[in-house]
Amino acid sequence: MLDLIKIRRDLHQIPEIGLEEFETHAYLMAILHDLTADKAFVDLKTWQTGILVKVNGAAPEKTIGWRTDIDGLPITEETGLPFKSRHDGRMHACGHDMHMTIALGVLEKVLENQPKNTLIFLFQPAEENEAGGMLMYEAGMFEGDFRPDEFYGLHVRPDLKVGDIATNRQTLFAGTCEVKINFKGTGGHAAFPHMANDALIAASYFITQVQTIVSRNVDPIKSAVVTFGSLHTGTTNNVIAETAQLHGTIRTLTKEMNELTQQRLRTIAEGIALSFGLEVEIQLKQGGYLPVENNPELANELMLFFDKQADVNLIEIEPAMTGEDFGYLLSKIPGVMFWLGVETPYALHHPKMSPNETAIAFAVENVAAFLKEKAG
Ligand SMILES: CC(=O)N[C@@H](CCC[C@H](N)C(=O)O)C(=O)O
Repeated sequence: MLDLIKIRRDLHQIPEIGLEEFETHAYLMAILHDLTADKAFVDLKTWQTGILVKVNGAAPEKTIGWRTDIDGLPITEETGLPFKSRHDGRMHACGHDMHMTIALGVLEKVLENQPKNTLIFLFQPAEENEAGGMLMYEAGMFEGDFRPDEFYGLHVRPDLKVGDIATNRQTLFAGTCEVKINFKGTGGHAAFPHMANDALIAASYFITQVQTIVSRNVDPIKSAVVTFGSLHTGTTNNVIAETAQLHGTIRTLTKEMNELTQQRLRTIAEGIALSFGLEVEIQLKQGGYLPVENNPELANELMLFFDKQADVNLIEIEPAMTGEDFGYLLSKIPGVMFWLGVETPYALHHPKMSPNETAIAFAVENVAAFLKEKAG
């Protein structure tokens, strides 16, 4: 039987950035080979660092997909855990180590007996940066008998308790758009500002003005988030900065609001550049981060199932402004995503985020029961 706590801790120590999950891939492959070695009804295929495991049903009428993501974040861990990240500047601060462990635990249970229907387990790279789910889809990895008819997945949530499962019958997560802005001016001596063109000042005005998109352009009943998580400019106190690079994200619940926010952001960046006489490059990339739209009928079914489980506290929840490239897969294949409570004081993407590991056994038990019922 798999030692899931050990697996989670092993995976926690080797977080890797999207599409570079080589150690994680090798670790997962070793376990998958052991788990499936004597199972003639299992097929395995890979795409870059991604893995698909197909558990062929004995008399299949449909194919059910379960998805986990496998990448980490560029964050330096501050949990102080004895099994903290061994990779400098990398951390599983979004709980994908928990997601992978749960998927392995569920797979182990599903393999106890060959199911009637087919199950596909997706171990997907690059959820945080390159929309690995979309890349795998576009590469044809879900074609033919690897195409699920229904797709399911979960995401850990720190502010919910272990035992909580939260979802809804509509939009669960926002659509996002990655934003890169590069102001280019003319550097110079701090003492001669009139002979330079300060990119740091332009970036500061931009950062202030861009806040008015949400407060003045977005219908307050609908909503949007504009967050810049990084700004790089300048070198020292007495040199005027020649360039400033900003990296941010837009989050909205609808395509229309995303387009409006993108267009206002572009206008503000171009306006600032014009008024200060600088050049500006603007990159807006939505890629695969479409809103996560739960299929109403399948969500209803899943919610009824979990509501009947003695140890599950089912919560019907409002959408959140988190993003997920599972939104892309759900735009192609109907399915449902839900939140799993992991009860920790620190938010996702916080360097001290440390999920409660008792959520692993709880999730394995309940997700396996759900998939087994679906697969027959
Ligand atoms: C659940 C979660 O935290 N997901 C990430 C997804 C990143 C999307 C994309 N790279 C972006 O920043 O827009 C999130 O930040 O919500």
